[in-house]
Amino acid sequence: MHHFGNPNFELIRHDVVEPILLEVDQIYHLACPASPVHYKFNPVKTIKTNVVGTLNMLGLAKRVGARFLLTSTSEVYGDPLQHPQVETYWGNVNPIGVRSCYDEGKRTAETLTMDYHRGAQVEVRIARIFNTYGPRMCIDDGRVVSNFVAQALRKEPLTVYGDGKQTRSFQYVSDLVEGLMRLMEGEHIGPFNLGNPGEFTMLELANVVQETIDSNAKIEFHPNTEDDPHKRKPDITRAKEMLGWEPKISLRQGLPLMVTDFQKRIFGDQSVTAATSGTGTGTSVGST
Ligand SMILES: O=C(O)[C@H]1O[C@H](OP(=O)(O)OP(=O)(O)OC[C@H]2O[C@@H](n3ccc(=O)[nH]c3=O)[C@H](O)[C@@H]2O)[C@H](O)[C@@H](O)[C@@H]1O
Repeated sequence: MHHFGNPNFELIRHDVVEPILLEVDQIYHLACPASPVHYKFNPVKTIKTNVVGTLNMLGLAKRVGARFLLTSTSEVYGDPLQHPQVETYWGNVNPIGVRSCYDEGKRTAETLTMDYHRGAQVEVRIARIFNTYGPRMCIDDGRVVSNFVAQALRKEPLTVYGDGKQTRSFQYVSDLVEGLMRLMEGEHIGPFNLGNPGEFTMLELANVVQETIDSNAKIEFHPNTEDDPHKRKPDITRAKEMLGWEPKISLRQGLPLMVTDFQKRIFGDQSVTAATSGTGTGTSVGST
């Protein structure tokens, strides 16, 4: 939105499943719902976006000689049997499960990217993004960090799925953006894991949200979803060595920045900032 006044900025609303002709130098191919709730809602469309959409964007890159960056995912490792996950690990993905539309879709997107590189000399880059959060996320995105933050602010119980012992490693959005730009501008194809190795169980995450927003927030256990990966943590040695990149913002530093943004959007500008002061009381978070 803040770019709308910039005469050098143009927004084109387009479905990547349909071909498009553009003059571009670089393509950051980010298109695809990333929240499990959203990508499972219309799984065939998710596959089409990852396969046909990626084909179309690679075709465009080939025609105009653009450099192409694929935003792949930690989900290519499935429910990993190696921990932490190194880029050389081929993964443990259920090909017929409810998450396959995304996991296998992104794996095929990686395959297409490498085939266009080998077969048509397209300059390509592949990032495998691990769980990312931050301001401007959809409040109803459905992923765990945005769910917990919105729930704590609204004085609703935090919904922990399963026993809450499964782990994820959470990356603040600006670290990811820096990593993607370094990858695009650098010389290496990848794939590169881009994530923060700080690993938390979902119960630990719930505790950090309680500390940050409301120490009295309740936790409510819900059945877990099918094929939910048990643990996930990136090995980022390759990105450190080849891109000179590593995340700078810890969960405890990044979460309050997201809380401020969510507070404004949920309650309006007059909301009091107790939630971001780290007091853990959350008592003055008001609703309009
Ligand atoms: O955030 C991301 O970047 C990633 O999100 C999803 O992967 P997932 O790790 O399953 O993301 P969440 O839906 O946030 O789930 C994380 C964990 O929290 C749990 N969860 C989720 C939501 C909730 O309200 N409560 C809860 O305990 C889930 O069961 C899961 O174990 C996508 O599949 C990835 O491609 C994407 O990169």
